[in-house]
Amino acid sequence: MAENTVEETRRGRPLLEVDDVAVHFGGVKAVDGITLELRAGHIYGVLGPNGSGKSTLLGAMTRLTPMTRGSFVFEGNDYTRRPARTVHHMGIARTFQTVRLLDDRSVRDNILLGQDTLAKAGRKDADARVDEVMERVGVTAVARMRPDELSYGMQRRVEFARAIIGRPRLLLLDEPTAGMNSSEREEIGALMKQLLDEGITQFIVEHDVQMMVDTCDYLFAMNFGKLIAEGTPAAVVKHPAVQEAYLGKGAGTHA
Ligand SMILES: Nc1ncnc2c1ncn2[C@@H]1O[C@H](COP(=O)(O)OP(=O)(O)OP(=O)(O)O)[C@@H](O)[C@H]1O
Repeated sequence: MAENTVEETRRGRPLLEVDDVAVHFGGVKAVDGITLELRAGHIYGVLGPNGSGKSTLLGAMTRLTPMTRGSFVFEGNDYTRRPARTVHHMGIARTFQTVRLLDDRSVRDNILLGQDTLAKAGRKDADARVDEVMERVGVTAVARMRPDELSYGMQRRVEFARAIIGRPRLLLLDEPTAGMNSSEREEIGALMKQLLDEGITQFIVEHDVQMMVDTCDYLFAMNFGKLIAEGTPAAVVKHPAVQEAYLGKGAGTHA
């Protein structure tokens, strides 16, 4: 992706405002006062070493993980106290760190599970929508197969389809390329850019620094539950605090 300036990234309508969010587990300050803003029309990434709080932040954003303090505002609506299931209905979808698909159902049926918001639209509309989404993510040919018959890369695609069938404006991705080879990773990066072109802003937690630099146009870096840097990918990976915390001395691009 062409390198955006910070000013370019700050254009666009505010989508998600995260204000002073903290998640403490007893004495463990997994997330400890994160304030950030996501604007529509970008792919954002979060870097950070193991245990820095990335997944916990994602869990709090979807309201699955209870917060200690702070607030979330999505498209102008404060959803800090809303239950997790209503977050999905607001237009925020997510994928999980490990693939969560039902192996006793077909690919098509798994994707349909993500479209509860379309339930009232009726079966005919749902059928048309699932066909459209399967085509878009490239799983039409395996629609009748079960997830456990597919490669890991294809299972990830099915997860993407399930997440976007309800037409989210924000998609949260927890390590979408974990366990993939480099060509599968490139495919997922290309798919993310395609979804961006279709109006889905994305927020991705990922260990593969090179993939983040290639795919994201704005990065945040975390350590010990706090933000330590943010800005263009090039600036963030070079930031001394990030080098110190995440890349380590002489580390490569895949931490
Ligand atoms: N449910 C929980 N109960 C207690 N501690 C937790 C819980 N979930 C996470 N933690 C702790 O919170 C800290 C942040 O964990 P988190 O999984 O958010 O980090 P992460 O940056 O996503 O790590 P990774 O890159 O390894 O997935 C860690 O110290 C972790 O052990």
